[in-house]
Amino acid sequence: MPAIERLAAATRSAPLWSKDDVTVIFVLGGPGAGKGTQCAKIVTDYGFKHLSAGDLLREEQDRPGSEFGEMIKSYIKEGTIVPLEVTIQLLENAMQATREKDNKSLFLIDGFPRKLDQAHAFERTVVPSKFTLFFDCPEDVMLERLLNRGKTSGRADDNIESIKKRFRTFVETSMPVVNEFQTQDRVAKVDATKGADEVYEDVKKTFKEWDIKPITLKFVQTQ
Ligand SMILES: Nc1ncnc2c1ncn2[C@@H]1O[C@H](COP(=O)(O)OP(=O)(O)OP(=O)(O)O)[C@@H](O)[C@H]1O
Ligand SMILES: O=c1ccn([C@@H]2O[C@H](COP(=O)(O)O)[C@@H](O)[C@H]2O)c(=O)[nH]1
Ligand SMILES: [Mg+2]
Repeated sequence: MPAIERLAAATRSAPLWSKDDVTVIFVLGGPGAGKGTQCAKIVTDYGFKHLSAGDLLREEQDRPGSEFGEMIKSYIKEGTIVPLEVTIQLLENAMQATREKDNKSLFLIDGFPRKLDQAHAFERTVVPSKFTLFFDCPEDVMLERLLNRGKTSGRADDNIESIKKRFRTFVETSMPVVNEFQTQDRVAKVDATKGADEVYEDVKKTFKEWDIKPITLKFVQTQ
């Protein structure tokens, strides 16, 4: 992932895609709020491509020869935000690849933007988002979920020390993003404390309000 690609992108005078061509929904919420769980459900019913910024960073971290691997590892363990150039380039590359391979134009971008500079840079150089789906969940509930997930996830940040740091980053750095989008009436807040299926019912209501329609399966009779 040459840094030169991002330098070129940063000087774009307009986003790569318009909102008419590409629909992006940002999915935010504290660590363990259930973003990935809900995105998996949305993909099935609405045909979005799910891109998790955290997953893309972990892949890049583990990619042999990555010049960013050690840096990403340290940011993730400390629960801090990797410099925007790296994350946005990974997202843009994944979106380009999806459009070329599957001809898809609907993207759920999970766990991003986590910082105001990322939000501004992505919307200026890649594509403005349609809205942000925000999963609202108190820390005690998220803590229990993450410690439980940590028994099997193998994630280097599902331990109490990293979790506390991630909570702090969320409050201090990521909530300002939600608050800024809120002032632009571009946030749909969903209560994430209920069971996963109940939360999803609220997600479906929200999608209806934002005029996002489920995919319809066509059954072709063969006889
Ligand atoms: N509504 C829910 N009720 C109970 N458990 C849930 C719910 N949603 C998700 N979980 C569980 O909580 C854990 C965290 O969920 P998930 O991975 O979806 O969260 P996340 O927001 O993507 O977290 P992270 O920010 O760390 O990526 C998982 O073990 C998941 O199975
Ligand atoms: O835009 C982003 C998104 C994520 N990170 C780092 O990754 C970890 C894990 O993210 P999850 O969404 O929980 O999988 C996060 O704590 C950050 O350290 C990032 O830097 N930038
Ligand atoms: Mg997740």
